[in-house]
Amino acid sequence: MNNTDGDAIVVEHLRVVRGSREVVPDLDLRVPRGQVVGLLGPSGGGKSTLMRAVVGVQVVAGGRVVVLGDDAGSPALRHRVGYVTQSPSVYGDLSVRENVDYFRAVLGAPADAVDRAIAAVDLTSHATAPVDNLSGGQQARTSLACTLVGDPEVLVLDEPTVGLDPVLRRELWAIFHRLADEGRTLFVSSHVMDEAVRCDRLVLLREGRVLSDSTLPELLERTGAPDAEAAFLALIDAADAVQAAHAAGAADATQPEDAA
Ligand SMILES: Nc1ncnc2c1ncn2[C@@H]1O[C@H](COP(=O)(O)OP(=O)(O)OP(=O)(O)O)[C@@H](O)[C@H]1O
Repeated sequence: MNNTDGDAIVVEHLRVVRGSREVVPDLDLRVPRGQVVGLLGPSGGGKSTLMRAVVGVQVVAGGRVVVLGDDAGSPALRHRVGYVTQSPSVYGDLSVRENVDYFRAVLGAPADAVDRAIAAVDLTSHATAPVDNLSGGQQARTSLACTLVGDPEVLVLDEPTVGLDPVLRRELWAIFHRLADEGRTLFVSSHVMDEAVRCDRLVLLREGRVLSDSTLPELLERTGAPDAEAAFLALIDAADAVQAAHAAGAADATQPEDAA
């Protein structure tokens, strides 16, 4: 597989089985460098599974995931890819600075990276506060700072705005774009469809399949829908109609044999 310069993440024929279910049957995707790419879709659609595959912590049954030219999860990517899981993985009894410094030590980053990471998420004025005393949005930003301290080129953020009010969500998306302006690639999942307007590109995922991968204006033009949610529903209806037509065709094709 050739990983072109323009793509930070290349997924080809990814297949994932979790438990006894095939949750990603055969997925292809490219995430361009330096953009904020949203991964949107309903709960259980496979967003976290795909993100886990991108950071190399998901057992895959087939296909390949290449990040910055290396296979996902390879040691060469350890410092180049940052991953923030759904639940903030920070220590509540430690301050913001202590948390970020802990991750700095784990990642082997230089000492001055701590204040830079805290400033990048606008938490300088709260640096000495224990994380337990912070709001949900500030805790989410602390989690992000703990990842940023390693200066990753690719950030994989699993539902970073879940549970946050619209103002805090807007603030976080502004930070994401600032990070992308520095040349980083952000792959951000959400099941809040109105966050589509905040993404440079959006990937709509349902039942482990990519229903759409485009900019929002392209998506709206293609579907004729007024917003991302309506577009998504239109794509689901179209996919269901195709599936029903295939099922009906298959039933017709087997009719003579069944009758025999
Ligand atoms: N540990 C697990 N064992 C077995 N199946 C799992 C496991 N975790 C998730 N799944 C299944 O894999 C599928 C995809 O789940 P995934 O968590 O990737 O979806 P998601 O789009 O991230 O959902 P959400 O928005 O609710 O986080 C679902 O059908 C889910 O039930």
